[in-house]
Amino acid sequence: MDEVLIHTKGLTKRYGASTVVDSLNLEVKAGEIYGFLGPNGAGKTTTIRMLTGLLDASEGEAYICGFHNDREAAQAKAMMAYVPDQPKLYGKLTAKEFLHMVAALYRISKDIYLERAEELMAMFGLRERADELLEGYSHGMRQKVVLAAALIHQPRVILLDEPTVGLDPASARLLKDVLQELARQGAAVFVSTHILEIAERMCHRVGILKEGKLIAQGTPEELRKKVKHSEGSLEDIFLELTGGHETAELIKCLEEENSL
Ligand SMILES: Nc1ncnc2c1ncn2[C@@H]1O[C@H](COP(=O)(O)OP(=O)(O)OP(=O)(O)O)[C@@H](O)[C@H]1O
Repeated sequence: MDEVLIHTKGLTKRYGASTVVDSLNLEVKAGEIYGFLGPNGAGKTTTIRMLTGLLDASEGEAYICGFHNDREAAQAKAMMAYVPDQPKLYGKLTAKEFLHMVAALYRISKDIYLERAEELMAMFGLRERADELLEGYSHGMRQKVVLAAALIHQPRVILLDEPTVGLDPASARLLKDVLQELARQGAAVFVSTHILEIAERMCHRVGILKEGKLIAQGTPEELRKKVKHSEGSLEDIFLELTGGHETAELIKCLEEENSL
């Protein structure tokens, strides 16, 4: 599965005089879970929003499954799913209604989406409360609804912005399993996080972003080796990105059997 599904060339975003994403060259292949790791303000959200086409790049290009994300926006969008860090849901819809609405937006025929929605709700443990209004859902349950909705059109590229924030360990584990299964089926998964251990446990390959620049890239193991032999910025950034006590339980859960 060597097909490159996410490709950026010199992708750059400037706000006035400040460059918040700087000449990013990325390639993520089918079957790969790519961790986009960086401290707060490194430019992760900005990059993901440029990939989705929600934010215009100042310079450079991005391709999703070979489609230019701006010039061929409709084709690129049909191939991808985006899970933002602050998902917005319609509180007056039930989970089931929300999934059906998203499926209709992607023009999926009713018999297909009814079956897929059922499958996804079962997978994310949403079935029992599928007919309740979303305004009564907890943050973690909302995240699951957004994830289910993101997968309803069977995207080949999945972009997730800090998806483990607010999830309990069991839900984070479920997320990891789902992402692994999607990758196994040939999707490219791009997941941002500011916690090193989450990237290590979830991802096949990790890129480290600092002040808008990709400063290192490789498998978690390769990066650890690089840190040992590096002085300065990579080591500092590793220390900065290490999760504290509050994430320890979640990280432990991600480590259990089937780990990468
Ligand atoms: N609309 C904007 N105008 C000016 N600066 C912005 C704007 N949006 C983002 N920035 C700046 O761009 C930089 C990168 O922000 P971004 O949200 O992409 O970082 P991040 O890595 O996702 O951080 P976090 O982990 O905190 O979500 C930050 O310094 C931010 O203040």
